[in-house]
Amino acid sequence: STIQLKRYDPIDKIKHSLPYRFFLTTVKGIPDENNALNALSLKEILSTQHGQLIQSAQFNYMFHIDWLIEQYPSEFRQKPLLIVHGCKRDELASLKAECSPYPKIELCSADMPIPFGTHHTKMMFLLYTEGIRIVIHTSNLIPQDWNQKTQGIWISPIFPKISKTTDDYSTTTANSDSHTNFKRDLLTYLDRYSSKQLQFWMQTILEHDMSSANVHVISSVPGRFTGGDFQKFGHLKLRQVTIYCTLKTYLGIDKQEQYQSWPIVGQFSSIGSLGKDADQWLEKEFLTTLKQLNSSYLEKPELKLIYPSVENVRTSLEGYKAGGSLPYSMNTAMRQPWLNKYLYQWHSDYRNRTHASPHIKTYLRTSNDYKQLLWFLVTSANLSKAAWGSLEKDNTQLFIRSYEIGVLFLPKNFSCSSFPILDDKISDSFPIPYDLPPTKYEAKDKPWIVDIPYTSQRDSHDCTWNPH
Ligand SMILES: O=C(O)c1cnc2c(C(=O)O)cccc2c1O
Repeated sequence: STIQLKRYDPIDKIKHSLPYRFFLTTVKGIPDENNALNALSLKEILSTQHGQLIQSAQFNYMFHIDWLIEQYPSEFRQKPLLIVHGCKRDELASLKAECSPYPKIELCSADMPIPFGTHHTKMMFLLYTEGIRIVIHTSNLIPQDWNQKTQGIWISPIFPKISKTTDDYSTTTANSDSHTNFKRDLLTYLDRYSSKQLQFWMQTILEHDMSSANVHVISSVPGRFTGGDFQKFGHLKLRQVTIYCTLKTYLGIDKQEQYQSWPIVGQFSSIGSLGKDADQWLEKEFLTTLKQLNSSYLEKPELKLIYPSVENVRTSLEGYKAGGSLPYSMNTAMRQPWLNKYLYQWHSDYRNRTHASPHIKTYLRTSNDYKQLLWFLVTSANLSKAAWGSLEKDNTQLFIRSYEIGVLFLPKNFSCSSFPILDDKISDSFPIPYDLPPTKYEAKDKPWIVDIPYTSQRDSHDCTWNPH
């Protein structure tokens, strides 16, 4: 008889996920045991089990308001809810219309000063009577993003209110932040919205003790950053934080040599225009940032990019429809055929999610034998200059178009020099979302491109794909 699977409640799942607190979303149509422990649904995140909700904020790109409200427990559906979005013109009009039946919903439109920028950030602030919880994730607030895709979630502890020993919080802020400067960096990010409604949430965050946070915030906001702001956002922030991992002092001299060749893996659900060859941005800027290669080392780490092939999409649980969330356009792809040699398939047999099309975005550095992780980032940022930034003015200014946010796991914040991976026998193996080593595209494989037809082979629903 099949073992009666214990239904784990969200509190158990979070306990089991410690110290990483990193989850995938539950997937309909795969065996229960692959949804049992390190997967959460939106209803589980919003469950009454976590405490008495006072109010919340939802940062995102796409919203289905009626569906979102339904994911809150019925007793919380009238609580104040701030929706932070980047919608304009008719999208703003339809968002307002969707919100009109709910008097407690307030809209906060993120300032979008730069063309082609988007408000990609996916984040929840959940204020309970006991404290505040931050959730940073990769799913839009629409049903299909929580149904049969692979998505990532980092869920914070419920940070307790600072006991009001002094009448102002400034003195306590210093000791109510984490070694990873989680509170400082989150406030730096929020400050860039210059929004009155977010003032309330910034003050609330100030008033809570976040010293237990063990991840770094890696975010992007639209702007041109130089001087003191130069390394605050985008790929330069990632560089600034991961530099520990290859510091001689941290590793010891000999080991540093060894780490230089460790491959870097990027995994994402869309790709921007990256230039006419890898030297424009991918290798010269993005890889340079992630590998911290000082010129003295000859070995260049490999960069492996995981992005679904047409076949990965065709055979996915959603079929070609999954490709609707993989908006890599022909206009962009045809100008960068050189990128294809970096591409690897989406494969997640060990998590039973090979057919749960990825909308998660992750970046990691791993040992040559794929047994150790040097760092791991889950983020909203796809592989694009708009998200990560591009250097200007002779590399003295970083130009970013979009709002993005993610969390970075560094071994040093978990008292180790690297994270063990893919060795289920080791209880504290890091729960990476896909199989390593990654699987190269086959000769016949092509990257999924959203705006061309696929009619020669039908998908898992016996459908073809004909973009209008
Ligand atoms: O999650 C996101 O932030 C995000 C952003 N953009 C898109 C697009 C597009 O921009 O055309 C098309 C389809 C899905 C997404 C999507 O899921």
